[in-house]
Amino acid sequence: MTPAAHALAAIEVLDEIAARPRPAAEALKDWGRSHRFAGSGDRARIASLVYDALRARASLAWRMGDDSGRALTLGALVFTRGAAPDALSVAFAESAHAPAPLTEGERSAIAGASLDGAPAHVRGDYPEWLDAPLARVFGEDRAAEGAALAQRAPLDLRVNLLKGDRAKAERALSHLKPAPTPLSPWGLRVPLSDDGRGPPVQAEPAFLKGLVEVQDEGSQLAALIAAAGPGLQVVDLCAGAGGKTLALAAAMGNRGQLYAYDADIRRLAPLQQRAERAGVRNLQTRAPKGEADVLADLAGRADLVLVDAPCTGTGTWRRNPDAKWRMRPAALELRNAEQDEVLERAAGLVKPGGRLVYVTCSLLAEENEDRVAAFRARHPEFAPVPAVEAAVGAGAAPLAAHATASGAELLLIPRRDGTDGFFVATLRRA
Ligand SMILES: C[S@@+](CC[C@H](N)C(=O)[O-])C[C@H]1O[C@@H](n2cnc3c(N)ncnc32)[C@H](O)[C@@H]1O
Repeated sequence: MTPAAHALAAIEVLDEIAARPRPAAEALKDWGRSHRFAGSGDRARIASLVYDALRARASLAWRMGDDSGRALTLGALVFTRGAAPDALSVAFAESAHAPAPLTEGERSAIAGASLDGAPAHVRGDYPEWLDAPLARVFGEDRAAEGAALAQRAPLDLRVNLLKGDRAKAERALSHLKPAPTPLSPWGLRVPLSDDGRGPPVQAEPAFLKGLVEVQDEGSQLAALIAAAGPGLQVVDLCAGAGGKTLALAAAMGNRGQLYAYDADIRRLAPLQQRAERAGVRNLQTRAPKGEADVLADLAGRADLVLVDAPCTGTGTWRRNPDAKWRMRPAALELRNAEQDEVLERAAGLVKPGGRLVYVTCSLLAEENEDRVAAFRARHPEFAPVPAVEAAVGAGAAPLAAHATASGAELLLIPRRDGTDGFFVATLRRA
């Protein structure tokens, strides 16, 4: 397929999502099924263009004066990728399967495009109803923070210390030109292609042998700050597929006991195989079993309970750009209830003197500081560990610079830190 044919396909997929709202990944899969001639490389290029358009949907629609799939695709090609309108028209005219060349109206929209006077939610590419929650956290910077969340996400790897060090992984992957991540001592960042696609790292021997895992630098730092050390009893209460579980395991050096639990047994399914690949030998997974409390034996015994809470994922919009447009206020309320519930469960597992580390990949205070404050009101036996102390305790003193204004928690912000957005609060039980 030609680049022009990729553009035509992106237009079709974007129009399809607008007509029948659903996750972009599903719409892309359906497109692939009904266009069998498209190879995996073509599908990846189409997906990359669709995601570029979705990340900046509001600002592209504003600049183009139109929110159709065609306008968004042209906008992404011109404003995100730097294509010249003339060159696009030529390429479209030369290809059999291509969008129509640019109209005069489109050319003049592009020539006169400006975000001057656009409201913050358009400049920041987020849903209008989130303007107040984001203003609460970022004030006048909310549009700039939103715009940073509308950039492409990098491809980060975490080096698994159970299998080697960062230098070894860098050598093994030298053909991909990885560079150490700025903040995480475990991280390598792999450059993307010009159109935003990453190399297939999951097919690399270094990945297959467990030397590296794919994990955003922010997620690595959230696990790092939890300071799971050798010999501890650690519970990862919302383990999911185990992204942070594996990082905790590496920090423990296979000494002590790590328990991974998730309310959804299906999410835990990949963990066993991932742990084997990573050489983890001190992990027990506990899945729900009907009414039974499968964590009852751990009550009051854990040195550390990590709560990587279910959240709206506003910090990961760079990776899930369509999720931000599908997010509704009711989802925030539901997540808040789940966060309170899982914190309650965690409280009962922490031993006196032990720590509860609460993490979200959200930037919203409703899911972050508010949940911690509500928890502390219910549980005065838990006291906050200041971010400086938590960072030093984790051997990551420079992270103290990322403390929130109160100094009580850490907040990683894509615009400043280049990571996904993450919030980390550490609480110690008296
Ligand atoms: C942010 S995700 C976890 C991601 C995972 N820790 C990682 O690093 O890859 C949150 C998880 O919490 C789980 N969850 C939701 N409610 C829960 C509850 N009450 N108890 C335990 N897990 C819960 C969800 O199934 C989901 O897998």
